[in-house]
Amino acid sequence: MLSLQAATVRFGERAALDAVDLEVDDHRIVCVLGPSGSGKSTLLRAVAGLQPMDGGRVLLAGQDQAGVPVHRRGLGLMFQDHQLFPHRDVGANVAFGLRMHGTGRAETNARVRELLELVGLPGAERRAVAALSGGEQQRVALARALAPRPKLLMLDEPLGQLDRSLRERLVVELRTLFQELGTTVLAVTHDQGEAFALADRVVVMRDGRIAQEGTPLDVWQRPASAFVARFLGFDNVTPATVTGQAAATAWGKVPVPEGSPQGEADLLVRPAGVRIGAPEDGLRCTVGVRTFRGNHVTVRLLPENAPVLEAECALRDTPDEGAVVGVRFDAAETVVLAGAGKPSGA
Ligand SMILES: Nc1ncnc2c1ncn2[C@@H]1O[C@H](COP(=O)(O)OP(=O)(O)OP(=O)(O)O)[C@@H](O)[C@H]1O
Repeated sequence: MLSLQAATVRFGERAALDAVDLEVDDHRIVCVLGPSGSGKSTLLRAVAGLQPMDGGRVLLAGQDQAGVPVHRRGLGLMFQDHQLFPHRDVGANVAFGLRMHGTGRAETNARVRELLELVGLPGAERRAVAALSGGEQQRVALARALAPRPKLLMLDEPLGQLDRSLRERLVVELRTLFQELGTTVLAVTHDQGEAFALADRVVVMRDGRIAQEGTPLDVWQRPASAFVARFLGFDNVTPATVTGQAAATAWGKVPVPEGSPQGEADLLVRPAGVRIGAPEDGLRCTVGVRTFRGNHVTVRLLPENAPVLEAECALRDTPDEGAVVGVRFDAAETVVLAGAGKPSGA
């Protein structure tokens, strides 16, 4: 459906998109995520034709889009800067793209009715946009983007301004809706929870390049680098020397899975792999702050001469703050990361 080939956009000396290659297959939901300034919006704008490129190509259904203006690319756009028209009612907003395509009145009305049902706002045609809640406005924006049956739907922070519980609900609804319609989607979001819940594939960006691409499960289980691991919120990352099934680290010897890359590398230990026991058993740590997370507790552990460790504990196994404990590691929860020789904070 969509193919980016060496797509490059420069602002002065800086490449906001640095020779990016990306394929989005039909009926796929791809989420691009990454820190602020990593080039996510630039990528979306380049695909839409809103941002001229300094190099490379964008192909849609095999057609090079060079010189094709935004309204002729057959895209549905739901961008932050494409807000609803506040002085028109819901129906007129949803009908906007259809009118632009010269669709007749009866067909437009039928399609608007169908779309409003689809997004869970049946019969809302005559309601004023200003009188809708944030979540309802988001649904209207989605209906408007979907109305002309776009080849590719592009979403920029689709649920950005909504509160967490509404976002969590809508993200499930969106995924179901896109799967039912067979829509191909390219979405950009800051929120990794949202990206992982919505996407078939996630693309993590860093400094205008793709740092990792894969299914949500792949990326979560096997981050490609210390950068991706930290971006996903894993803090237990440390330089290591791997020999066989053991890694020498500031936390002592940590077991690693069979077949792990050997030599100098960064090591990730998931909090679930940090096992707390008696003080004489393993790495001695003092228990720091504990954070309640619903079905488990995250505990900060302070070893004497090594970086802080984060552990995940069952509610009833949580040690007291200030207690001295011993820590062992579970090989199944450790990952030897690629990108050896780079500073682990990078
Ligand atoms: N019009 C512009 N002029 C100059 N520099 C720009 C312009 N647009 C983007 N940039 C720069 O390009 C880089 C990538 O920006 P972009 O907006 O694509 O990042 P992003 O990942 O979408 O960030 P955010 O999550 O904050 O929206 C940044 O360094 C940004 O400052």
